[in-house]
Amino acid sequence: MTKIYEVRGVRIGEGRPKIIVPIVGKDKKAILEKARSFEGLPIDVVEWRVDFYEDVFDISKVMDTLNELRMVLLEKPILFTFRTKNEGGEKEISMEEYTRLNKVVANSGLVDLIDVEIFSGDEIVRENIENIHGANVLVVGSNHDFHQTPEKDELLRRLQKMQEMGADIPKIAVMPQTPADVLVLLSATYEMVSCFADRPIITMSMSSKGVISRMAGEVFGSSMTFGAVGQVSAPGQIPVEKLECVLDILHNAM
Ligand SMILES: O=C1C[C@@](O)(C(=O)O)C[C@@H](O)[C@@H]1O
Repeated sequence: MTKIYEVRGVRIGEGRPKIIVPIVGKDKKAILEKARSFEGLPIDVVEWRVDFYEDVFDISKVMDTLNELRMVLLEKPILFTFRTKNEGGEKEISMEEYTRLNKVVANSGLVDLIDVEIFSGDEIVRENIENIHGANVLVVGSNHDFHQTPEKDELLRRLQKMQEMGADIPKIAVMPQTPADVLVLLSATYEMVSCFADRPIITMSMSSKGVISRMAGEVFGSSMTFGAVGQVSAPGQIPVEKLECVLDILHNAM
C-alpha cells in the first residue's frame, strides 16, 4: 500500500495529481504580489524557490518574508526549496548554509514540505532529513538532470535511493532529447510505483517534448505536477488553468 499524506487538507498520493506552483520572485514585494495573485486559481501547493530571492543568505530576512508569505497564503501548503546551482538553481550555497537554512525554516512551523537534493553527500543529506523530520515537516527528495534522460534502471536506482534515505516524496526531473526519452521516464515512473515505492513519487520529463509527463501523472504514477502562473521555474511547465483542465479530463476518464 502506498502512503497518503494529508497536508493542510491536501491529500498527496491519492486521486488527481496535485498542482504545485513555484514563486520565483527576487524580492519580498514581488514574492508577496505573486502569492496574492494565486487567489482563486487551481493550486494545491505553493513552492517558494528561495534560491531566486536576493536576500536568501540573510536568514532573518528569509524568515520575515516567509512569515508574510504564510499570512497571504493562509492554509495553503508551502514547499520550501533552495535549488542549488549544481541542480539547475540560481545560486551556489555551501552545504553547511543549506542545512542551517532548511533547519531554521523547518523549525519555524511555517512550511509543510522541504526539498532536499539527495545526491549532495549521504551524511549531510541524512542530517537534513533528520532535522526536517524532527520538526514534523515532510521531505521532498530531489534530483535533476537538465541535459539528458538516464537509463530506466538508473532512474529507478535514484528514486529508490531517495526512498531508502527517508525522503517522504522522491522526485526526479530529467531532460528528454527524443520522445523515446519521455517514454523511458514514464516507464520508470510506472515501474517504481508498481514494484518498489511505498510512498508517492513525483517525476517529470522537462521542456516541450516532455509536457505529456506533466499531465499524465495519474496514469503512470506521478502524484504531483508543477504548473505555472506567469514565469516558469523549469522548461515545460504549462499554465495552471490548462493543466487543471487536462488533469480533470484524465481523472474523470479513469
Ligand atoms: O524540482 C522541481 C521540479 C521543476 O524542476 C520542474 O521541472 O517542474 C521545477 C522546480 O521549481 C522544482 O523544484
